[in-house]
Amino acid sequence: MAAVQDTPVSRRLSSIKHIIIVCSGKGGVGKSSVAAQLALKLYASTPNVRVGILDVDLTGPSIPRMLGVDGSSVHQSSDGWVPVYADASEARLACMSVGFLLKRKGDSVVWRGPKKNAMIRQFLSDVRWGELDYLVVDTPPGTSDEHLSLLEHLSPVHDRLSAIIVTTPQAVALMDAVKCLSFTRAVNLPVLGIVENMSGYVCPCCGEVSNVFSTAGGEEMARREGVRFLGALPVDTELVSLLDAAEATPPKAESGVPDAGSVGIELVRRYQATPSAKHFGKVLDTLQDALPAIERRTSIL
Ligand SMILES: Nc1ncnc2c1ncn2[C@@H]1O[C@H](COP(=O)(O)OP(=O)(O)OP(=O)(O)O)[C@@H](O)[C@H]1O
Ligand code: SF4
Repeated sequence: MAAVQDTPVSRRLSSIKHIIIVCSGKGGVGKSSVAAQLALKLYASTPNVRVGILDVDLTGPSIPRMLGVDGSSVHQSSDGWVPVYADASEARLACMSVGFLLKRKGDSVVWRGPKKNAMIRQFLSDVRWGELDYLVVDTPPGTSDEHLSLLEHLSPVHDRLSAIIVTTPQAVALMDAVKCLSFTRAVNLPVLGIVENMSGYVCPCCGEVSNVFSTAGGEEMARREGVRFLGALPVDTELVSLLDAAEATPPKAESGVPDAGSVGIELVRRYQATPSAKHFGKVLDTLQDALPAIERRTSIL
């Protein structure tokens, strides 16, 4: 493996095996939901696996709500920020988001590029993730300051860095997904594949998937662009009620103990029972087939 630069970010992230950046060309296509599901599914896939999720969607952080840890706060230790553990005492599902740093729920972040860059550098260099098998990074839609900052700090120091692109089957979303793909090529970021979200509708009564709108656009795009198709995820009302309503109980405030949502393990259990989890299982299998190619790379530079 090629030598990487020695920086505070490289020292902090050297104990992370894979960093997977979740992107979308367009807003509202379900990128954060896919990032949250990826973290939950990875967590549930193997005993003792350690997963982190970093939310750099600075202006619209939704990961804390989706993982049921909204309202928690990060603990500052002598060795950096301790992330919020969505699975409380097991401490295998770590979460960091600007949402934990806002004074009040619903406050918005209005920052220019340099301040966003500084925040992202701090997330990468100061969070005490410990050993992680996977760090999933949720990003804002499009290709913005946040993406450039992430890559500026990560590309020189981490060999196992890759992306997945989320789209819906509609033509407008697909066009934006192609732009997102072209960005990854421009910055030499390997793409594990494309996920087509909201592809068909799962009937809440019998679980049958009906193609109410167009489907398979993501698969066609993947074939055209020579990228792996990771799979399709249908519109699932059970997923919405699970992720949109995953409210945490009030965080604990014992001194020296990081706050944690107490609903995390229950959330994983309930997620595993949704139709989405079954479909995401196929996405995860395909993604895990793609990961060894990232491992074989000597450097992404
Ligand atoms: N497969 C799905 N089935 C049903 N609802 C979904 C699905 N995927 C996402 N949603 C819902 O769509 C809404 C938008 O999803 P999400 O916040 O993940 O999108 P996003 O692309 O991250 O948006 P943003 O533009 O804020 O970054 C949420 O309410 C989410 O619960
Ligand atoms: S998908 Fe199944 S339960 Fe839903 S309307 Fe059709 S037949 Fe009925």
